[in-house]
Amino acid sequence: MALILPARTHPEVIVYAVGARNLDKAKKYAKKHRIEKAYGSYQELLDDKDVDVVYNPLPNALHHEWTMKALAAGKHVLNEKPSANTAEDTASMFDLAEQKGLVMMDAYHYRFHPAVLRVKEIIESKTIGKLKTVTAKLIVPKGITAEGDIRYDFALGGGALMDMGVYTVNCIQYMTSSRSVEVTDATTELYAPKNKPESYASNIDRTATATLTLSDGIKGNLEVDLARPLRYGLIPTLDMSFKAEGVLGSVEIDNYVMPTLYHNITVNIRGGPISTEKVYKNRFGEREEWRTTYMYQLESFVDKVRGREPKAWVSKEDSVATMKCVEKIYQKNGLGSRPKSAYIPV
Ligand SMILES: NC(=O)C1=CN([C@@H]2O[C@H](COP(=O)(O)OP(=O)(O)OC[C@H]3O[C@@H](n4cnc5c(N)ncnc54)[C@H](OP(=O)(O)O)[C@@H]3O)[C@@H](O)[C@H]2O)C=CC1
Ligand SMILES: O=C1OC[C@@H](O)[C@H](O)[C@H]1O
Repeated sequence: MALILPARTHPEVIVYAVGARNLDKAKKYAKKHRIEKAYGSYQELLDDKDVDVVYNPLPNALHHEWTMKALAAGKHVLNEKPSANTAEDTASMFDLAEQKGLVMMDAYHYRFHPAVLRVKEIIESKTIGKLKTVTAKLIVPKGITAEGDIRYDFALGGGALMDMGVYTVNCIQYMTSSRSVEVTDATTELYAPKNKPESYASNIDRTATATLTLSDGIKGNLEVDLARPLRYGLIPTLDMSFKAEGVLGSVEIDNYVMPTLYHNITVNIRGGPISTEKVYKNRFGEREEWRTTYMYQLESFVDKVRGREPKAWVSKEDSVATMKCVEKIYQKNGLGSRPKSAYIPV
């Protein structure tokens, strides 16, 4: 979803090879997606001189090791979110990319969609006045994240904040242009598997909330839930909204994460009319409702690799700031950061 389909619509990208820990699995995948090469280990893929760019969609705890190895092998890297388990690991990946003159970016795909860029433009235009409060949510119903999922595994870098929370933190920081964040308050509910042994003590957050103080005294609120129980045992909750409130009014987008599926941007100026808009236009001004966040993201990534100016970008500073905030929230709610990567570059 994040790479194969976008690559088919991009004239400069070929998905040429896939690596898995098991050759048969890699071969099956390659056949299904018409990929030329299949490798039975990630290292073999990195050893292939014809690979220019690596997409790293491994569990969070493995992002650091394999992105570092890919960079060391001279490949550009599109790294899945969250960057890594810690801010320190995140910074070291970007440092190596810089040293080697390679492009590296974390795949915060929502940042490339015109609707999200439009919300940022509205905030910066001061239409809603000086910012007071921003709120980002990412709540999905129970049943979407299966038991045994990597998201429920501490050793693999799991947790609601690591998985979905990074979108909320990143979005709050982006929309407020505020990388420095203090965490005023943080709460969590722990993941409880159905058939847990008596000795089971969960250290994985199923939910997370936090209140933040951003630059200029702006307040931030975030709420994430990997498995919100059905209301009345029947009604699923899905909330992927972002709202900014200023002294003059507010702007809200009801789906900042996957705006291609649906979205409405609502601007409400106190004492004035309420306006709504949908924004799908790409940078050439063409209306392409089907164009996904991942397509926009790949387009920018390729532009950067080719030395062209990308329409949007997620920088090292953005990624490090997001992970610093995530670690501060985990410190505040008592769960602690996920372990720093044990990988030591050779
Ligand atoms: N941008 C987006 O919209 C999305 C981003 N993500 C991100 O992508 C990453 C992967 O998530 P997701 O695709 O859901 O994960 P999956 O569990 O579906 O896939 C992870 C893959 O990692 C490989 N792997 C290597 N070591 C391990 C291990 N010890 N345990 C389990 N898998 C291992 C496996 O590949 P193999 O066996 O073939 O080697 C596996 O298929 C995460 O960082 C997540 O945050 C996830 C979903 C959406
Ligand atoms: O990145 C992601 O986006 C969609 C979510 O459902 C998923 O858990 C997450 O990994």
